Amino acid sequence: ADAKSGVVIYATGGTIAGSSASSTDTTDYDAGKLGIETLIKAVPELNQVATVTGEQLANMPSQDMDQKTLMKLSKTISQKLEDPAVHGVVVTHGTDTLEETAFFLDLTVKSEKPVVVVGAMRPATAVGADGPMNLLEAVSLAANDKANGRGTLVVLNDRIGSAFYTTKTNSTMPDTFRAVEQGYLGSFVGITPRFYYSPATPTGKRHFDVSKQESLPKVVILYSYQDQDSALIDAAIKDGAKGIVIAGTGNGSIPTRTKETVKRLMEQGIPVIRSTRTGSGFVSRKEEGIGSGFFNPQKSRILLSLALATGADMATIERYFSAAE
Ligand SMILES: NC(=O)C[C@H](N)C(=O)O
Repeated sequence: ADAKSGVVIYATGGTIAGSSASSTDTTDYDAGKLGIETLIKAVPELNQVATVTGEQLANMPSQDMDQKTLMKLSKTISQKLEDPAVHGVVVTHGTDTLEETAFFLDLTVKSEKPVVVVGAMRPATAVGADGPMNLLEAVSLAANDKANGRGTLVVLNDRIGSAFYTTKTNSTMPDTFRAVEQGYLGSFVGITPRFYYSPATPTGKRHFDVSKQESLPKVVILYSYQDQDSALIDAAIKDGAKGIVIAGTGNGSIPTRTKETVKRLMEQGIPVIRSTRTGSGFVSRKEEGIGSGFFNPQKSRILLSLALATGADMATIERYFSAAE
């Protein structure tokens, strides 16, 4: 890393900015309390790896992240990366929905420069807080040429993941971010990123231009289980949903009694994506609706919303989810 490389940190809150009166509190603290200046001041080593500036874009626990803030973040980053003095950007974010924001940025920011999304599992006030090291590693990564051309990256727990595949797999532990099948792209040795492979693009990854977009169509996620019926699917449509994602059982299966409804919605031009509640794997099953491919329910929602926003028809949406080139 070159200490002269410009890295801009956009802070949005989360546990990395979390604080509690007790140093042993790692579960009931307030996320999104500390400002970006406090986070930067806590890690003077940042100046050894980059020329860092910070901007407070939001300050919230990530369960409150919304499409308005996402759009603002994406547009701000796209613009900022055009500045030749900026080598890369870092986004500090709560971990609960970090994968959604990271995936959104991966699909909407078109740049070879690194975009690194980082969080923490322990608040800044905790014994063994992971935030300061995670932030230092994220900035070191954003300042490094080897991070170029890899899309949006996720950093936590000394590891580098691809935003396209990485998901939160554990509710409380620091080693929660994984791509169960696809693995990591690299890790940190000290604070230096070490990649396992040269840059690659995930199969089927597409860019969505949201620069002229004001908002995104509403897509809801419904969880499948024994005894599920169509009541909430119908309610979602009544409530204004333009698309539905079902967190299906296994390989995207849904109860037989819901299939007529799914078929009707598809015929009306309302896409229904069948994903899986299992946490990993491909949904291939050919039945009513569209199989989500490798996308989990929350990533499917982001992808479907972007597809609808950019006017994709049903066949195009099917292609987006098929993971085809
Ligand atoms: N570890 C965390 O960041 C969790 C927190 N609830 C958040 O997502 O903002």
